[in-house]
Amino acid sequence: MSEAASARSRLTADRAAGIAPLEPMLRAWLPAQRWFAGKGRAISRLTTVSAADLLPPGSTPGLLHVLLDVDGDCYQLLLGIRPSLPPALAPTLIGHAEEGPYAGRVVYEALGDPRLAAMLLERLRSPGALGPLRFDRDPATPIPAGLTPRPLSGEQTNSSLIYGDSFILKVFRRVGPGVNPDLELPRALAAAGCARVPAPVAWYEAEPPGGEPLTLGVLQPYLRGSDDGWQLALRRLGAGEDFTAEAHALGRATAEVHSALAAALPTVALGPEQTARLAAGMTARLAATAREVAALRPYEAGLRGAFDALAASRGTGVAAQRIHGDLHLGQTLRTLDGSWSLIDFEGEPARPLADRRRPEPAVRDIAGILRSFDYAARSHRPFAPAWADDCRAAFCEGYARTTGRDPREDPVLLRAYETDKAVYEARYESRHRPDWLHVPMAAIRRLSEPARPAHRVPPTPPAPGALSPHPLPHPKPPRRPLA
Ligand SMILES: Nc1ncnc2c1ncn2[C@@H]1O[C@H](COP(=O)(O)OP(=O)(O)O)[C@@H](O)[C@H]1O
Ligand SMILES: O=P(O)(O)O[C@H]1O[C@H](CO)[C@@H](O[C@H]2O[C@H](CO)[C@@H](O)[C@H](O)[C@H]2O)[C@H](O)[C@H]1O
Repeated sequence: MSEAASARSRLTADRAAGIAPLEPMLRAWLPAQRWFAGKGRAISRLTTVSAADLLPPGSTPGLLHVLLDVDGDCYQLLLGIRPSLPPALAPTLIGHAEEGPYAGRVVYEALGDPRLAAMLLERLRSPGALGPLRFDRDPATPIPAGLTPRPLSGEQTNSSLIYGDSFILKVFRRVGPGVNPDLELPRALAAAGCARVPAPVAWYEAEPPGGEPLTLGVLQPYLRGSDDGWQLALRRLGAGEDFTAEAHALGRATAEVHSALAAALPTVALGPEQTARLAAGMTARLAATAREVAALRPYEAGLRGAFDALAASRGTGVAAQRIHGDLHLGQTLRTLDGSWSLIDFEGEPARPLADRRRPEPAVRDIAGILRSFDYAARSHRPFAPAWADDCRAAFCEGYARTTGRDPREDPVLLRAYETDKAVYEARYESRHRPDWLHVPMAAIRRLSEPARPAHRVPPTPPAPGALSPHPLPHPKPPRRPLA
């Protein structure tokens, strides 16, 4: 680190102490933020973990990087500091400091200030350490100076900024020790030559002395003009148009990503005991969700059937690998050339990072997309069940075309994962969007009924040069009725 950078860096106990007078205003501001996981509960403990100036002392505005411990969860904040706030920045206000080193100044959300957002990109362009933070980048990808930032609008788990329609920076909000899969997996895929995922070009982390780094932000190419798969599906539905060609192509793209992940990162064969443990985990999640979401309780016993069937079905085990972990149509982008890309490999935001980094059956992602077609069809008036069924079939056929293996050939596994996903969604909707709870509840009702026999899926011949997502010997399960 240069002397100047060293002088600027201020991750020290006294800097963190300087933040202490701001803690009451942060305590009041946090619960209103979409990305704050502790909504609905009073904050009982809030302490500053670290604080660092990202700009030289005395800069106006100032840019402060802060990690906060809020009831055991660590959050990343970027605070702007100014003597007063121009009217255009009024919506970014957090509060007025009355004591401490920032007394008399306004504290605000820095990502909403184009000047400070531009400074953050500058930092990412210059790799190196700054206090507790470490900035890194892929030397092969140029990042031009002076790109104009704009915040991404809309409901999100994290906060994203688009720079000059060329790059998008995701600033993770709830962070934990260990590399975030949203950095780890796209880097592994890029190294393996898989072009289905935008490759990280720069990133920054916190490096606690002697501890594992925490991933704080990732910059990647912005796929300009691309269509979000969820919005695209809704538009097609609204116009009464078919979506099966896209669903088929998305099945192929998902299979390609799974195959590349299986080839690049460790895979494991889950034996019968581990599969039973997997089913037990799903059962426990169901029980916990039923305690929280009253509407789920009448269906709990019926839903458990899917997990019991999974635990009982495995003489031979299940192949597991690194996967996306929270795949749904909103995590897919159809680019201008008509091909599909997958984004947001963070996994389910509420799960501990170590769990999200564990290999799992690829069918978990498949179930996520299949649920998404149901979501889309149920957002439409009138409900369009045939549209969803056709898309679900086309997606599975596309997947099979690439891998030679149709996910519907393993109905017990698929049903268990669909059920687990619907349970997750019931909790997600009851916490974040209660008006949407009826969508997963419709699936919950269906999945709580005993599995019905359905048509046998004809085996799909793989396309020439097909990839396998399962490099492990993947035993054929006994034939069972479809979920
Ligand atoms: N590389 C990209 N190119 C274009 N748009 C993107 C890209 N990455 C993300 N987006 C857009 O940003 C939105 C939020 O990104 P996402 O990774 O899902 O963030 P979060 O973790 O906050 O949910 C996506 O729904 C998509 O519309
Ligand atoms: O995008 P995130 O990683 O924040 O994912 C969370 O939010 C999603 C909603 O934005 C939620 O997805 C659910 O709603 C979608 C429609 O809005 C639907 O397409 C998905 O199938 C459904 O699961 C996701 O579950 C949650 O983790």
